[in-house]
Amino acid sequence: MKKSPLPVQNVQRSDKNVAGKEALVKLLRWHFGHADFRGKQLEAIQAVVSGRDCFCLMPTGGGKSICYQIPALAKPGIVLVVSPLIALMENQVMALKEKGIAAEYLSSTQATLVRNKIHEDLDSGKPSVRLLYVTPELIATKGFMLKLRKLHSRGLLNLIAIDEAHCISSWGHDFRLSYRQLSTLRDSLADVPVLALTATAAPKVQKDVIDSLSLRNPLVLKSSFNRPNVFYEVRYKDLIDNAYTDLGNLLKSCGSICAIIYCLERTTCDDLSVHLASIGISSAAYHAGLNSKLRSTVLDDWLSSKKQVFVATVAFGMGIDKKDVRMVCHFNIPKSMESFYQESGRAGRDQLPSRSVLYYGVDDRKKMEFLLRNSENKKSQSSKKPTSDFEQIVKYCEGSGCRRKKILESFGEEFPAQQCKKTCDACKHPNQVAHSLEELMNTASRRHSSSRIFITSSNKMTNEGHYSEFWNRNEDGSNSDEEISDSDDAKSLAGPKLSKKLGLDEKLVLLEQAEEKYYERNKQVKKSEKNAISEVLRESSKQRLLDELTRVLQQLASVKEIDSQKACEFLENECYRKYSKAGKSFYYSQIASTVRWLGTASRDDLMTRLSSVVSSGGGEPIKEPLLVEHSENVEEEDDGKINTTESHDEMTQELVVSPSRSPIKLPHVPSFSEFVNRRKIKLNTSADKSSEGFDDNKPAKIMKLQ
Ligand SMILES: Nc1ncnc2c1ncn2[C@@H]1O[C@H](COP(=O)(O)OP(=O)(O)OP(=O)(O)O)[C@@H](O)[C@H]1O
Ligand SMILES: [Mg+2]
Repeated sequence: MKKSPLPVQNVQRSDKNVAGKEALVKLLRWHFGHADFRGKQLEAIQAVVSGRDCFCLMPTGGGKSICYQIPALAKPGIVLVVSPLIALMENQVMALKEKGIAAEYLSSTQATLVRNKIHEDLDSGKPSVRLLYVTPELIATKGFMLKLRKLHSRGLLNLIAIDEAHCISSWGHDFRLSYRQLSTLRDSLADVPVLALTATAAPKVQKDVIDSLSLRNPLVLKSSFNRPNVFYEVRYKDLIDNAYTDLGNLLKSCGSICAIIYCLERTTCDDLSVHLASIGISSAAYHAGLNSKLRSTVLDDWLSSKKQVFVATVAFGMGIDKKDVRMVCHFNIPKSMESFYQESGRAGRDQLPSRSVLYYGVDDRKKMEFLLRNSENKKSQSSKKPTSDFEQIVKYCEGSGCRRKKILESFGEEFPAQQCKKTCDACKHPNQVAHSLEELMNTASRRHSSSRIFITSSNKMTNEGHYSEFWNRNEDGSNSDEEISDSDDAKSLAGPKLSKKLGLDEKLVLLEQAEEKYYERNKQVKKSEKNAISEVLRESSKQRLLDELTRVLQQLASVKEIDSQKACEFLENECYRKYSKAGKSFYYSQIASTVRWLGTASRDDLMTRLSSVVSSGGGEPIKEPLLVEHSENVEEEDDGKINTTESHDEMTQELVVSPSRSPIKLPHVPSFSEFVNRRKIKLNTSADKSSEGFDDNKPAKIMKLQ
């Protein structure tokens, strides 16, 4: 419902001091319906209303907008708000108009008629607009700067508010080159107070913002970044059968809540949204690949709660004020702790209990590392900022301690874990989280044995430039042939396909494809490695043999005669000794044949072959075990695949020891003393024979042959 504005003039007349708390609270209550100011809002408002610059650091959803919206109502003139996103401007202007506050935005997406109307109003003797939202790009234009100067000279410029001010800093997570242009504002409009607002807490970003905007003796206000109403949790994709199903179930278990799901890629947004819709969750994808009309319909549907779940790329959401978001889910790992904090902070802006869920997967991590490394190289920065920032979020996922503590400490805020009060999974279910991490470590090291699993190894990779053939590539293709010689996709990357004309998304897609191909090629290179017989395989083979042997021994009522554990180790070891070099397929076939042999063997067969492991109380042991030979005529096909179908049968036939077949006996291995004595006897004999006219060299030869 629209509300008539509280006449500013009246407020000013009744309150001599416009920066007085009472007058400001009155405005807050009248226009926004809030009982009182929150956190540092009042201090920030009082500073700028009295003409002082202010740097305001407040958490996401902390209420930064009020800090420039109330001054627009408390003093005559216009508050100029610089905002990085059109969607954000639209959202705020719409909300303000709903409250009866004269707000407008200027952007290239508006119809000329609308824009002209706003300009006319600005040029008029008494502009009605109180809050004017603009993009940094517009500020950079000469025409608009001239207009601002004119407004200023007429005493109509009340305040310049730079929202999402961290975008000015290359240290920030959303650096925007156009924000750099804002440094000219101070020169052109020297005495207009400037209010910089951000939720980005990194100290270097703060300093950068203050310096770049040339803030004069600013009042620096910092609030705690703790969001006590948000429960933090990490789910491990590598331990989940299907992350789509898991997320679907999670959302369903929460009822019809409003949620944002962030994905790294547009295709994931589309796929995930389709999946959620297919299980009855009302959802919509939102990304730059959609046309602007569709995007704004999707956004409207979500803002008006027609759609429940919003599946978006990370480009969405900066400053979007939807109060009742109950869950923010990162379906892929974010690029830094800062990004994660900002994005997850979109949950629970109404201060009610909400949830942040991060799906962590080792593959996702590798992909992000690759993208960040690539962006580092493109920027030709000597610093390793993106990857070092990324390590913080990796630690958040891979560490077992309090998640809240990790978030806050990454912003330089001390936070004892006891204060978390079980509002993160690590504090609420420490054993479960520790167990998951252990499992993740095992699973990941099995799956990614050749790559990095945890942070330490990740650093190693960075240092060794293990995958540098992608990351060191320049986008203009200036790399030498040597660097890219062995890769077709690398050539395409270095060539015209990755030209400067391509958009970032296209480049990322190309780079991702190249990476996939790289792994594919790596797979082939490591084929021999992959064909190696792992300990896990050996253990499972032993178990297979043990199961079969136990069954057979029970059938033959010979359980006590054979130590089945040792017997299986013996049989497995036989297979391994013979085929460890030939590879997994051969070994596996041999195990399978041995299992089959066990199934058909008679008691005598078993006692014969397993004589070395027959229990002492068993039947008559035969000292010399059978040597079962297997012809190694397994063929390799043209494509390198091993043709084992035929060989299986052959092996089976050979390994099933038929009673008619005469066993080949192993030669008796003499003991050391037996060997020395025999040698002495033979030497004596040959000496005798030599004296009878034999060749001198022959005894030595005979010895060797023994
Ligand atoms: N004093 C207050 N009392 C109660 N609610 C408030 C108060 N100030 C702001 N809010 C509410 O808090 C929510 C978040 O406000 P706002 O959008 O200004 O946050 P923000 O700090 O700009 O967040 P972001 O970093 O995401 O842009 C809004 O719904 C707003 O109405
Ligand atoms: Mg905001």
